[in-house]
Amino acid sequence: MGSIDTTPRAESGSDPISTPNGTTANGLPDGEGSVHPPAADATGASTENESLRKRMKGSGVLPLETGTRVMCRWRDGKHHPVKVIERRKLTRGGVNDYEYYVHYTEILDEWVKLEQLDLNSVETVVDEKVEDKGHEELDAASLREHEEFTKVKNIATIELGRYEIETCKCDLKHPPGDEIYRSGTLSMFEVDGKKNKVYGQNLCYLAKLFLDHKTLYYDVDLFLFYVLCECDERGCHMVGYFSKEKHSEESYNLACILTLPPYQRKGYGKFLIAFSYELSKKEGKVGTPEIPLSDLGMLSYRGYWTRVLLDILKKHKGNISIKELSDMTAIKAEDILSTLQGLELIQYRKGQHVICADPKVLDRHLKAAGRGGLEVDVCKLIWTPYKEQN
Ligand SMILES: CC(=O)SCCNC(=O)CCNC(=O)[C@H](O)C(C)(C)COP(=O)(O)OP(=O)(O)OC[C@H]1O[C@@H](n2cnc3c(N)ncnc32)[C@H](O)[C@@H]1OP(=O)(O)O
Repeated sequence: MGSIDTTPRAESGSDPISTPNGTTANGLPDGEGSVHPPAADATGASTENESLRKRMKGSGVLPLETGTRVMCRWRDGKHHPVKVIERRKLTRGGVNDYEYYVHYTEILDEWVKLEQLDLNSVETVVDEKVEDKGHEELDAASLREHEEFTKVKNIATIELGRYEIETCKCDLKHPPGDEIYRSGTLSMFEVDGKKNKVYGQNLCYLAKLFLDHKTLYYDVDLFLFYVLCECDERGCHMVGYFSKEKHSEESYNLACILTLPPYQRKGYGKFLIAFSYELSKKEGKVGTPEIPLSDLGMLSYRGYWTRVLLDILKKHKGNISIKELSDMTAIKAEDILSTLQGLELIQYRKGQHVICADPKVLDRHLKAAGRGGLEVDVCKLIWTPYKEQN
């Protein structure tokens, strides 16, 4: 695959304007605030800007107006053409000390310090024109209003454990709910979608990014979210979650499950599934995951059902019915039947299903089903089923 050139290109209209009388648009004589920005490195530009700032204060150029076009030093150390979208005053600054929210052509918009801006390149012609052709259907007033609300990205990054992801940020130390399980560095929080609507919706959006076949629910009031976290001195960092309807007609005990990609294949999916069945046991109900399952979801569930059922069959002496297995595990009878049928452990004799559990065959299947992963220590689960809270 060829490499992609992501270096932003200068727009034709972004060169500094030179006026006929030999001064640049920033009011400095041509040559002093020269037409083309000096190819200064990061440090050089900063020192130069500092002295320029001092010289230009009197000329009224600072603070820069919104709409001003100027060259801005990005984190690659290069200068790129930007337009000032917004400015905000520095709390401890002087009268003209602002930082600026700038719009790049090919990079994400961001707040920048004055030192990053090359004041030699300032165009003071403030662009009031409506430029966005995609919004032609909007009238100028509503477009201005739309731009006003959407122009500044208020959240720059989100931090999940060791990962920092641009565009959003969460400063909560833990999910906004009750910690219902803690074992070592792992904690599980129960978040009520009704009490924490935005948080619940954001979890759904996050899961949707990794799931094609699920419908996105906006009405999160009806759901509880079980958020699994790895905890350290800096807080509890989500590794995955599952959602669950507060009341399910279809006896679903899990609506949607997600392990965040950096944490997948570490056993958290198995843990979340096991946890959902422990909740069902506490409720005294059988449960099943909402269908359809994704391929990875099906793999994880098949593995869980196989291990749980075959472990019981291995230890159990005498006959056991599917109903008994269901009562012991909270796994719905249909799922037990399909799992055992898939493993060819069910025979139909004299009008009824019979489980044929040869120990050697069970061992072979158990081996193939893989590791059990992280165990849910039920003694550490402190939880009251939802209905009992009303
Ligand atoms: C009801 C529903 O919500 S269905 C939708 C399920 N969710 C999704 O598909 C969202 C995207 N996927 C995910 O979030 C995850 O892959 C999950 C939740 C399905 C599984 O989470 P994980 O934390 O990776 O599961 P875990 O580490 O416990 O592994 C479960 C088992 O599934 C299988 N598995 C999981 N991922 C893979 C993979 N990429 N390739 C092959 N097998 C896999 C393996 O058998 C694995 O066990 P093993 O590691 O011992 O071999």
